[in-house]
Amino acid sequence: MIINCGNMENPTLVCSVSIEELSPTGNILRKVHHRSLTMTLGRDEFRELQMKVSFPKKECKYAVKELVIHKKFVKDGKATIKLPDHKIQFMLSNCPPDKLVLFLQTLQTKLDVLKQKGFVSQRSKLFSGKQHDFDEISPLTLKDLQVAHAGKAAQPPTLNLANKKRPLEAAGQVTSSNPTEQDAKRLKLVATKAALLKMTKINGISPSKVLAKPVQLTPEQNNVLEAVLRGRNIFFTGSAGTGKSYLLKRIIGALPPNHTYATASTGVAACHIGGTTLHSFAGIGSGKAPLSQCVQMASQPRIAQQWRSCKHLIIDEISMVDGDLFDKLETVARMVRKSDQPFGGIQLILCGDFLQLPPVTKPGEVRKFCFQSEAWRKSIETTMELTDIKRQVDKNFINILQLIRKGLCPESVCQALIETSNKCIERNGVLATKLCTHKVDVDDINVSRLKQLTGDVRMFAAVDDNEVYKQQLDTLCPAPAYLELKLGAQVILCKNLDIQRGLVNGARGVVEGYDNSANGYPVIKFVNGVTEVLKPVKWIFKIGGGNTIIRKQIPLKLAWAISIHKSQGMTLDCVEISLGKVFETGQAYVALSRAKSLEGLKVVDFNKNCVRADPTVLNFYSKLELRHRMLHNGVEDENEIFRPNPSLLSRR
Ligand SMILES: Nc1ncnc2c1ncn2[C@@H]1O[C@H](COP(=O)(O)OP(=O)(O)OP(=O)(O)O)[C@@H](O)[C@H]1O
Ligand SMILES: [Mg+2]
Repeated sequence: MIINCGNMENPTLVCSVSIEELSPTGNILRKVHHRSLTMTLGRDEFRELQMKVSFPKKECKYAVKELVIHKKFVKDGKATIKLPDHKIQFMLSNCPPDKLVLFLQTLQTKLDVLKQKGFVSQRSKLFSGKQHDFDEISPLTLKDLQVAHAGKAAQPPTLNLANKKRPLEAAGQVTSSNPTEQDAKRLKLVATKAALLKMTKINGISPSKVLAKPVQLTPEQNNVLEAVLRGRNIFFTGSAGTGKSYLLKRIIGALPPNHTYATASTGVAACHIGGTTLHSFAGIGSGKAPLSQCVQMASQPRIAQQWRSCKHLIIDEISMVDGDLFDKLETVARMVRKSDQPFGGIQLILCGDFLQLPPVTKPGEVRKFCFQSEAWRKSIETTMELTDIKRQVDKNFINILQLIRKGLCPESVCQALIETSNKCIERNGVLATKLCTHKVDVDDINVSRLKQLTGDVRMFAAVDDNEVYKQQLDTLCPAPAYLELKLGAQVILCKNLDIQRGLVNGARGVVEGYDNSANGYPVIKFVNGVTEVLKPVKWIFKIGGGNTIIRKQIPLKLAWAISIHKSQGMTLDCVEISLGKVFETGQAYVALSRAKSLEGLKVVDFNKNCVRADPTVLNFYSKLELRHRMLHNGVEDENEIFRPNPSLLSRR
């Protein structure tokens, strides 16, 4: 079984590398930085592991027999590989994080497997008469993991102690100075990996998850990932819950972090993909100022540097980006980057569903969707659609949502939703979250319900790493700067903590008590019956150019009510929806499609007039559908709608 992730399985890295030559005592003798080098794993003529480094004019191959990997910052695309035999270390940066994880995983595991088999002796090599050779290494297999695991399990824990000279190198990974501890940690890691792979019988796995949890992209999602990696300017769409944001996270993991900016039209959506808001990236304020002023704002050194270093711009929830703003961004990009190409040559990766929330407009303002802009026409080469819904499984509920999405509400659908109003969807003391159309209603409900509870308030203050970015953190981070709780408070988890145990973003619970620690952290009972003490966790937001801002807070929010706008992108366990004051097209669809099932949904004042889809958007989608049918004419398994525009392709 091959572990792959689209075309990510090839363990070749292209990234920045600082090469350090070391003295026998480990001091750095010489250091050379290369902005872009290719590192390839392979085997020599004796089937032994080699790492090839390709420079512009030459190649160097290193036999790998001993290895030290520092991978603390692997998620940021950084790691160090030390080859003690060769007295050299490679400090990698700006690597696509998922590729880097896979590369390191392959390197370590293949070496472990090789150690099991034993190396060919120098003498045999000398007399073999074989020609020098280098074959690219085969992708990591389940068998490799099992063999590596078995080898570790068979090793006596004191093995590395024998190597007194270099215990860290012998242990293969450096995290602690105690070799026995390292062995134990590594064994646990490999055992978990092997067990996970066995358990899930996966044949597609996200590389980063090799170290954590198994992930599999659907064929449609893989097609999109591949189009992105081919450098296409792409818009991918699909109904709520088709895994658009989920896929975006994989896309982010496959691109070089220093040149990739992950943004979304709103702070909540940006948080789902660990990015920043489009406005904050662009640096043109609200974008309402005249173009010349916007260009001036974006030309400030810090902002201009972001625009210049950006090679891949990701925008989630594109439906809420105003068409005029998109046009302005396109011009700003060209001016700041001093390039005539659309968006100054930046690859665009846009994602969203135009049948969900539209751009915010003032009364009387003409609404212009992004797809109506000139910038869209000249930059988007490929449109793809995801159709496999992952949030809901019940076919009946999926059909209802599909009709609502298109603004249709036949009698049967109306009836099914009205019937939900009599339900009591309280489970395990957890009440349904109320989704409201207006923010004032949300605040009123949460404040008054908290007040109604007897008992003391406990306040938990967030710790932000940078006061200057406090406001940005308030926008981006779902956890509040100050979290006030009381016994019995209804809360919602706002971070994935443990997917296997159902502790996921959107999981609903109730405060049951506080633990005995000095901080008295809250004990939460969740809908699924799990009870957990919740301690502060970190949110790390990439604000571009490899920079991050961090908030540490307990991952909870009050959850008697949240606004529909804030709920966009969420998956919720049990929801109560009030649609009486719906004011936007797509708003009812967004609210209803947050629910995982009809059983977990209660609509209190359903009226078919609240179900509305924008005719311009419907027209846009029907044209896409027509185009798709014409292009593929019965070819299934193909989710690309537009063929790329050849004039755009030629520029890459
Ligand atoms: N390939 C997959 N394997 C397993 N789960 C998936 C996969 N793709 C998506 N999911 C799950 O499906 C749910 C919906 O995904 P996601 O939020 O990315 O959808 P979306 O298309 O962005 O929805 P929305 O339009 O509402 O923002 C999430 O719980 C996500 O973890
Ligand atoms: Mg989403």
